[in-house]
Amino acid sequence: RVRLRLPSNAHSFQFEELAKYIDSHEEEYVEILRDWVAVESVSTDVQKRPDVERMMEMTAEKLKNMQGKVELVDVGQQELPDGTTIPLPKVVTAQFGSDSSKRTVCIYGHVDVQPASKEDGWATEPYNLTDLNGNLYGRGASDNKAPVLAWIHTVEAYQKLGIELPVNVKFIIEGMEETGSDGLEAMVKVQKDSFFADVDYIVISDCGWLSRRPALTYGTRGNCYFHAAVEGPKEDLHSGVHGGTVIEPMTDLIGILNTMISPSGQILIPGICEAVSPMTEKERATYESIEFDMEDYRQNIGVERLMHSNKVELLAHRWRQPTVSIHGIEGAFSDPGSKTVIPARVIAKFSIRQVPDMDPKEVEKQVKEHLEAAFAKRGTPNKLKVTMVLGAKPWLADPQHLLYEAGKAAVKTVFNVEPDLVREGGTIPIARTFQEVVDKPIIMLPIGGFDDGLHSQNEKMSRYNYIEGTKLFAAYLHEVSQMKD
Ligand SMILES: C[C@H](N)C(=O)N[C@@H](Cc1c[nH]cn1)C(=O)O
Ligand SMILES: [Zn+2]
Ligand SMILES: [Zn+2]
Repeated sequence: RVRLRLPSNAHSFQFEELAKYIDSHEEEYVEILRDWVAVESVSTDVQKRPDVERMMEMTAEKLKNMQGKVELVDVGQQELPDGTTIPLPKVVTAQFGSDSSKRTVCIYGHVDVQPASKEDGWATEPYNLTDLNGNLYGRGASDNKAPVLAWIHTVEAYQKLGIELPVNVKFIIEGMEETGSDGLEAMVKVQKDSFFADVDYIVISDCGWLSRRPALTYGTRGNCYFHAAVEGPKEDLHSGVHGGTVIEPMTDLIGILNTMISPSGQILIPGICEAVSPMTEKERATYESIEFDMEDYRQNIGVERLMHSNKVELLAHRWRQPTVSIHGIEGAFSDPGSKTVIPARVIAKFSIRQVPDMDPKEVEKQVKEHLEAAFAKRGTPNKLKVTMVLGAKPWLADPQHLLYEAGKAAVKTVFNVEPDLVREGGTIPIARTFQEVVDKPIIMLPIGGFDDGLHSQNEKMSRYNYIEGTKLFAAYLHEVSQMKD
């Protein structure tokens, strides 16, 4: 692989030295990623909360060792389904430089992860970073530990080389992103006129490229996450002894879930699709111009056929259409082998990705009304309770903003190509809050590969993306300092 392509103005911002420094510290960067991946900082599992806390402390420690002005901010309590509360993981903030003649860039990231276990089908131990053929496999490697480290290493490289940071850099790193950033929205509101007062731009690197070409991201989908509980008999029943005497909660639940979406992926809940903003001709033209190999994508995710055979339709459905996903059923028998039980209480977990102009409050109402009506039609004596546990809005930026021009220049410097301008199908719950509360321009500058397997088995970060991504960030800080607005 070609590591170092010097930009025309390399010497004006000492890119060469920074790139060399980053290259020569690759093994050190891999080792710290190994230490971070080893922490099972699963935010969706309250049993793992001590690990998330430890992860926040390790993050703060790393930033303190670099002489940052670091705080571990208490963001309150989390209410659990049984009504009890536990402390939310602290949020780490840090500041490097406070020169009022410079711009201030705030980097957001998260160090919590999705659950993972070898039994899910991982080829390696998920919390033991495994270095194979240039890829670093481990839960959280790409989402979002390596990108957070890449930003930290960027600041460190400037410091160690004695090169003045071209902008002031702030960090805001959380440990609850994967459950919807609990506590962070309130903290951002509280710190709007303190921590965020001098922030000019927000940069988020918590997504991936669309293909092998680097990308800049200008939109994310939001997410409304639901629990639908159906309750019947007081305890689980023997299906031979009692089958035929009771209306089973699981049958009711599957029945109503099946009314939400057609086999071809069309959402059947009235009002949802009607709210979606129509695609403009300009958008269509942008999607048409994106280089995207559908066959490569199909093979990578291992399906026989994609939902659409047309590139524009496929990208549009992934980025700017809502989708329903059913994630699991609590209380259902899911172990290997066969068990002949009628579960007494089952809770479906499903989510609906949000796009402009959907409104989570409306979606909550539409989903509840639809499921309750479908349930009523069944004439069942069982009880249904639908709860929306997260309502994260989508985020959309103006890709014409100078931040994106700076991104293009930095990508050109490091990779010598033009980046794709893309949207992200996933959700970064705090992005919209930053937009509305902090009210400063945001860019998403991903370094993850298109095939990193986020939330999946065998998640990885390639050494190439980790190291070149660090150089990209180093170049980006310079480009932001040079923007003429
Ligand atoms: C894109 C980001 N790296 C991510 O994975 N975000 C999660 C956040 C979320 C949404 N609902 C609950 N958590 C995601 O998109 O699933
Ligand atoms: Zn993430
Ligand atoms: Zn994630």
